[in-house]
Amino acid sequence: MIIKTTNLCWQWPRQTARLRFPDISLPAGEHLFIHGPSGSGKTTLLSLLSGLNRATLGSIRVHGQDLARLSGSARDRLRADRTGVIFQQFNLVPYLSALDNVTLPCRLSRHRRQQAGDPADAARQLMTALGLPMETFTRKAPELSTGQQQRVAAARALIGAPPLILADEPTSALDVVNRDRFVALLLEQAARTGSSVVFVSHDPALASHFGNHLELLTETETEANP
Ligand SMILES: Nc1ncnc2c1ncn2[C@@H]1O[C@H](COP(=O)(O)OP(=O)(O)OP(=O)(O)O)[C@@H](O)[C@H]1O
Repeated sequence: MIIKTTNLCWQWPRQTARLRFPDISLPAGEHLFIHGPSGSGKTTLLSLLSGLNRATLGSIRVHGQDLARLSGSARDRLRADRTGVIFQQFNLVPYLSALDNVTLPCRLSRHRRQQAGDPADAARQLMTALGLPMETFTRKAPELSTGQQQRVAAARALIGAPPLILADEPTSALDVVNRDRFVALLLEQAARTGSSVVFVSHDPALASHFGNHLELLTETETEANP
């Protein structure tokens, strides 16, 4: 299993309500679609799976590692080496070119660099496969369209073939055609490297692309149905 969680809970500081998450068992190479209304805890769950936050209660194993037993820096290392993250707002570095944004994980992780071979070549291949025109490679991130920034963010997550990709609503700014095309391209590239994709969205129309589904309830509903 690439992800195994049991009785996972999270409580934000100074909040009384506790988010409880359904158990996840995701075999390596399979994909998971997480959906639920605004505030149901989708982004919070991704922060636990990526190791950014440590669960308040419950057990969480990612890449075969018990995240509760790892220090913050060990979780950071595990994420840098083995997990690609696509953020809702993309989080591209504005003063770097598109290409340098894509190769960034290879500078932060020796493991990703080794997996990528030549990072610049790997970046160009991924960017081309994701439909980015060559003239965009040298442009700074703010000089790209939203759809292009999203593809750069996807290429950055995919470089060095991490076994797990976590994507937080990366299609929310796109029209329906581009949204479906992006999901198809992302899954196609993930299939080439055998990576699992965990994809968060409030849009159930995307569910059919994914083999596994997890529905989060609103906070109140979650509290009412332990
Ligand atoms: N930094 C924070 N401090 C305190 N509470 C937070 C924080 N971030 C999120 N929350 C609360 O945790 C709950 C879950 O938020 P989260 O962002 O995970 O939901 P979501 O399902 O991703 O929502 P959306 O679809 O709107 O992005 C919400 O009630 C939110 O107000």
